[in-house]
Amino acid sequence: MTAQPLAPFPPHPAPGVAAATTELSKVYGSGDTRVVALDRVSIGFREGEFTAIMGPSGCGKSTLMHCAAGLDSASSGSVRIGTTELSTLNDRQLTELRRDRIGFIFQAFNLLPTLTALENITLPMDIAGRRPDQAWVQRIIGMVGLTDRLSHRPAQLSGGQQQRVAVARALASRPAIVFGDEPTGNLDSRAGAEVLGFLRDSVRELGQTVVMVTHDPVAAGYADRVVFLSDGSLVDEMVRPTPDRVLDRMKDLDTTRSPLS
Ligand SMILES: Nc1ncnc2c1ncn2[C@@H]1O[C@H](COP(=O)(O)OP(=O)(O)OP(=O)(O)O)[C@@H](O)[C@H]1O
Repeated sequence: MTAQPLAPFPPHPAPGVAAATTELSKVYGSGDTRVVALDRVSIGFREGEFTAIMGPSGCGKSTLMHCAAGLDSASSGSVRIGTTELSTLNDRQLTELRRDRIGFIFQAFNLLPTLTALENITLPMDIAGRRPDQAWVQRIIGMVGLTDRLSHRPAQLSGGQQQRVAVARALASRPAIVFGDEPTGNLDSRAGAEVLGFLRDSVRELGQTVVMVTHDPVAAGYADRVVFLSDGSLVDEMVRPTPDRVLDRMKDLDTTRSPLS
């Protein structure tokens, strides 16, 4: 077992850390319906690293991603993107931060059906009134193999190609961090492997920071590091994961969970 104890994350911005949570808790509901989805989670996502978040169903993976990406608010504790503390931002500033500094890839590709692949890729920058860096955008498009599909609309593309458009869209504005929520959940294994390969290339070749929630040990095997959640707490991490080792660790987590949780 190569899992290592988790180092406590420093309370102040650390160099080389793209995003971090400190003592992040998230509670939904109250009284009988109260659910502690996250319980004092402190974690840093280093720049240029590909991290997978895993754990049994309901353990808080999506909640962690949504809070870390500013899509949901913390009940207590803090979240930073770079040196920006999200709780200091008003709604407009938070929207701008998500648009300008974070890339998102969801299980459903979330492309606009009336726009071409190229228009979908540059849409966030168009909305922001930013001129795309053409050389960079072309490099991303070449990396994900979409050069001859740019004028196609989503309905004219396969699922794998649509997710490649979503990957290019997430990377095109050079965000500080890309968050993926089950990005291969709707793809067959070959298309999924391609998308995961592109995400890994974006980390290796472009220095991108990627954080991905997944149920799939094979997908997690593409990451540099896997962090494991159980019942809202961070319980372990694994560096240089392999699918077999991740699967073994997940079996442990599934069997050690309380039947009531
Ligand atoms: N909006 C909400 N209101 C109430 N409870 C919620 C809400 N969102 C999530 N929860 C609860 O918080 C806990 C964590 O949910 P979350 O979706 O983060 O888990 P997950 O690990 O991503 O699950 P899965 O792998 O099944 O997608 C669960 O018990 C869930 O029921």
